[in-house]
Amino acid sequence: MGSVDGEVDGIHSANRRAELVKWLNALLPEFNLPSDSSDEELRELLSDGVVLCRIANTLIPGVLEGSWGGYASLDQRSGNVKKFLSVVADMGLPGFSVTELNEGPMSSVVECLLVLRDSVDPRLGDDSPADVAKTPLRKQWGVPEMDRPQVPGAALGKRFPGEDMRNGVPESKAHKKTSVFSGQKFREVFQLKRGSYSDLPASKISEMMHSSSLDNAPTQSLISVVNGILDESIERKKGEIPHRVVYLLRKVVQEIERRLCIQAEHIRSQNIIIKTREEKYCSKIKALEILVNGTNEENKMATNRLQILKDEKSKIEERRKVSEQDVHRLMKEKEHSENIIESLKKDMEAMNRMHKEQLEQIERKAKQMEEQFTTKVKEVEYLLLQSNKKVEEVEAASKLKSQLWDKKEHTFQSYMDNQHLYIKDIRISSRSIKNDMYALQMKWRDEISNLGSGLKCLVDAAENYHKVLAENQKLFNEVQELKGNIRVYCRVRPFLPGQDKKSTTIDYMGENGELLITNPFKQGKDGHRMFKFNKVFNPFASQAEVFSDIQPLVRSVLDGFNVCIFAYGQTGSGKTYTMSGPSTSKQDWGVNFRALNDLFDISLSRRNAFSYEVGVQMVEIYNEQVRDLLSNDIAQRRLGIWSTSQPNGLVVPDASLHPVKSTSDVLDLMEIGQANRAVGSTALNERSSRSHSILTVHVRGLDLKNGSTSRGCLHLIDLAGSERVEKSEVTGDRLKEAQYINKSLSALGDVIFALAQKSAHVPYRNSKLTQVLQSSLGNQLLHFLGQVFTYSYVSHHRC
Ligand SMILES: Nc1ncnc2c1ncn2[C@@H]1O[C@H](COP(=O)(O)OP(=O)(O)OP(=O)(O)O)[C@@H](O)[C@H]1O
Repeated sequence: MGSVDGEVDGIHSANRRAELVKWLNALLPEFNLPSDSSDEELRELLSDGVVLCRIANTLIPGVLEGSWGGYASLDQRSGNVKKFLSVVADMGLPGFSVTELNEGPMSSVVECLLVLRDSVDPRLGDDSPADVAKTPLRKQWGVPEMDRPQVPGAALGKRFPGEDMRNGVPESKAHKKTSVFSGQKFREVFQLKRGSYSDLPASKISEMMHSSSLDNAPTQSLISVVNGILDESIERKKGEIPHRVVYLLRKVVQEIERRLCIQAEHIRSQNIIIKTREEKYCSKIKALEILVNGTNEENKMATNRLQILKDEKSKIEERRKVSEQDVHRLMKEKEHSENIIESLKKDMEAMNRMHKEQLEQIERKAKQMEEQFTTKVKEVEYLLLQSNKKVEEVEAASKLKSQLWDKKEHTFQSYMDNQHLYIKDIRISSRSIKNDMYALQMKWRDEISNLGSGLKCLVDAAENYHKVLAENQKLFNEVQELKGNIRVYCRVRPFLPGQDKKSTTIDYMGENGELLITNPFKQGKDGHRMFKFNKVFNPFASQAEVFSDIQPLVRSVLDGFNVCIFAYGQTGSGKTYTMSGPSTSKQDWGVNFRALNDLFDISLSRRNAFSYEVGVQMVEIYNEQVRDLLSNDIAQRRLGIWSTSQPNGLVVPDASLHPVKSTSDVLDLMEIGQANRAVGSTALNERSSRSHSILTVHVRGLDLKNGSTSRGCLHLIDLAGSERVEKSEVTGDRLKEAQYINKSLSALGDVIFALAQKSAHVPYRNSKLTQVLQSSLGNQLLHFLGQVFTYSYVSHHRC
């Protein structure tokens, strides 16, 4: 609104300015102002006040006296302007300030000049109703009306001082018509050129008094007449003023009073108008205030709405940003998808091309195939023809062949006839053969009867053989028992590579089992010790030699005897070497495998007379705990050994019993057991030399002749290595270990004996084995250093 108002104001002020310029050009054509002159151009023209003074003087000639043209100083310039303003002020017209003219808005200057124009000549103004209202103003100031704008030279003549002071006096129509003429006449009538009023002739005074121009005379002229008369009466002092002058005076005073009354009336009416206008303005102000209040509320509402709109705008902005981001993202996606579409199009094109090429190829192939097909059809047709021909040929040939077959049938028939004849001949000859066979059968029968009598003799001899065999067995076992049920052998281990051969403690090895040991740490008699064994094997004795002495005992097992063979000795003395052997190759086999092998060999040789079932168990005793070494169970259950009253007679009832048919079966079982132990026990290597291992072979024999059964057990034991237990030399853990081994050894004696006794309960102490061991070896042996020994113990006991 403000801008629109401003624009309207601007247009209005421009119009007003143009109006003024037009008027000024008419009034002062020598300046020839451009019709679209700006405020500044006007300011430049009017600021020195000269033009303003000329305007005033042109409109009201003689109103401004003195010099105001040409070059003017600053003071003169402002003086000129002030002069003009005083004229305007005298006319009761709105003015302007000097500052406004110099640097302020020119609108007030423009308005002032236009009002002045309108006041002087309303016909030059706008056609607005305001011009009509301004007409009285012109008259009010006594400015004569003109048919056209006043120009220099068209002056109304010299004015009397104060002639313009007819403010507020409304002019009648008669006055209006005769204003210029009457004024001139009035001046002529009232102008007192010489002398005094007293000197005026009576005719002149009556002319003045009766003159209707008295009404038209300016008030200033009337007052000057009054003043003149009064001055004259004062000058005359006692002199009397003639009556006619007094009448004139009265008449003039009456006229002045009348005018004052009219003016007072006019002022009153003006006041009333002003008051009514003031009331109007007050009511308008109130209405405006109400409007302002309403506007304030509306403003508040509008502010709220504006705030809401701002919020919505910010939201919309955010949404716009989001949507812009979406658009951006979508654009990217679009680009991406366009790229994909592009690549797909390319692929499609490539595929189309490929497809076309393939299609072309296929079409080409199809054509080729069609061609081939047509050629093949032709070929087939040709072949059909050929085959038809061949069929015909074949038919012809088959006819020929059937003829041939007929011929052949004929010949075959003749052949068959011949064969029949041959068969007849054969039948005759077979009958003769049958007769021969019968004669032979008779001959064989005689021979077989002769053989039966011979066989009977043989059976009798075989029965005698069984008896002899049993007798042999009995005698053999008796021999074994005579040799001693318990035998102790000593095997001297050769020096190992790197050992000092001179440091031997063996002094003497007798052929009958004597062994003389030297103790280098003891002197005299105590330094030598003699032992007696069943036999002493020298360091060069082979595995086979060692076994040869034990071999007969194995045979006893098959005859139902219990045999126990074990090796006892210091760690590293060669127990395992003797019992198992350094390797599993046959020549290295120790007592164990040789005994088993022998057992199976003998059972095989006796297979006609006896049937043997062989089963093996293998346990390990370590730290007084028994484990099954042939168990398939990886967990390696601990077994109880002390319960010896089991019905099956097994000392270690929980140990698995494996039926075997050969030594390799046992080797396989041991291998599997070893593998299982390797999985189940991490301390295997550590405990191998600290544990006792017992391989028990159970043999059940069935006499095929009389059905009698026998049971025998072979215990093959590799004991834990013994240690010296001399306290002075062995201390700490090693002493404890050595003591444990010796203790467990004596306990083991009972176990072994129990094993040998099969199921007999043997008291822990004072067992026969312990006694034998102690009597033949003595604890003293354990005290010797250096040379190591293996003692083999063999028990032989009949079930
Ligand atoms: N008669 C022998 N001929 C050759 N070497 C032997 C003989 N006896 C034992 N050895 C060797 O002596 C070493 C120890 O033997 P072996 O392991 O059999 O002793 P051990 O008494 O079983 O020991 P441990 O109590 O620690 O089990 C082995 O290297 C073995 O090959």
